[in-house]
Amino acid sequence: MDKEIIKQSLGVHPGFPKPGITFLDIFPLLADPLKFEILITHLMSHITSHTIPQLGKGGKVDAVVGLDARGFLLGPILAMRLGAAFVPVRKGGKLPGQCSKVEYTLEYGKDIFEMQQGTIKPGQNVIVIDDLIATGGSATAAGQLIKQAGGTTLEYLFIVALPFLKGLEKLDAPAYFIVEGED
Ligand SMILES: O=P(O)(O)OC[C@H]1O[C@H](OP(=O)(O)OP(=O)(O)O)[C@H](O)[C@@H]1O
Ligand SMILES: Nc1ncnc2[nH]cnc12
Repeated sequence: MDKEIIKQSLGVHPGFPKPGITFLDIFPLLADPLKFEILITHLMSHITSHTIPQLGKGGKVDAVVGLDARGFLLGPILAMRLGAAFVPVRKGGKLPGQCSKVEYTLEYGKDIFEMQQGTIKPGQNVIVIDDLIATGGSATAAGQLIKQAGGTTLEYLFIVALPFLKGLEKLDAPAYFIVEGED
């Protein structure tokens, strides 16, 4: 039921931002407050019934890492509801202070991801959230930054996965996604 509502609310844009790419847009979903609540409740229900119990008694999520830019729309809400820190991973040159840096490739280009040093502490349990996984370049780069900081990625969460691009297979931790996009 949730999945159908979420899938039908995505915008579908063939040929954006380049010929050959069909862009899936989450903004129509976020424009409807009831659907946005269904989305957040769905993700929270997965985290509290599946992700956290795997940590055993007393286990908790210490930080939610959101990926630039659309992970920033979901991450802070999840972090607040979980009582965890929100940590942004941003495109290169946008974050002040000392940053760790990783270069990566994505479905339609190349980029740099950065994380502020000290935001993830050694031994912390982390979940990563983004709107979509395509080639997995972005999520893999975020996972590298978390590992460099000494954190443990418990799980990667997405609204949409494009399994035909095989990004899920590159990840160093389990992934959860709500709907699949087609080729
Ligand atoms: O699995 P991948 O191939 O890495 O692709 C997925 C990433 O691509 C999109 O962001 P994009 O880099 O276009 O940036 P934006 O959020 O700033 O538009 C999307 O929001 C993911 O972050
Ligand atoms: N097809 C797609 N739709 C939305 N965001 C994307 N990021 C990479 N590929 C994408």
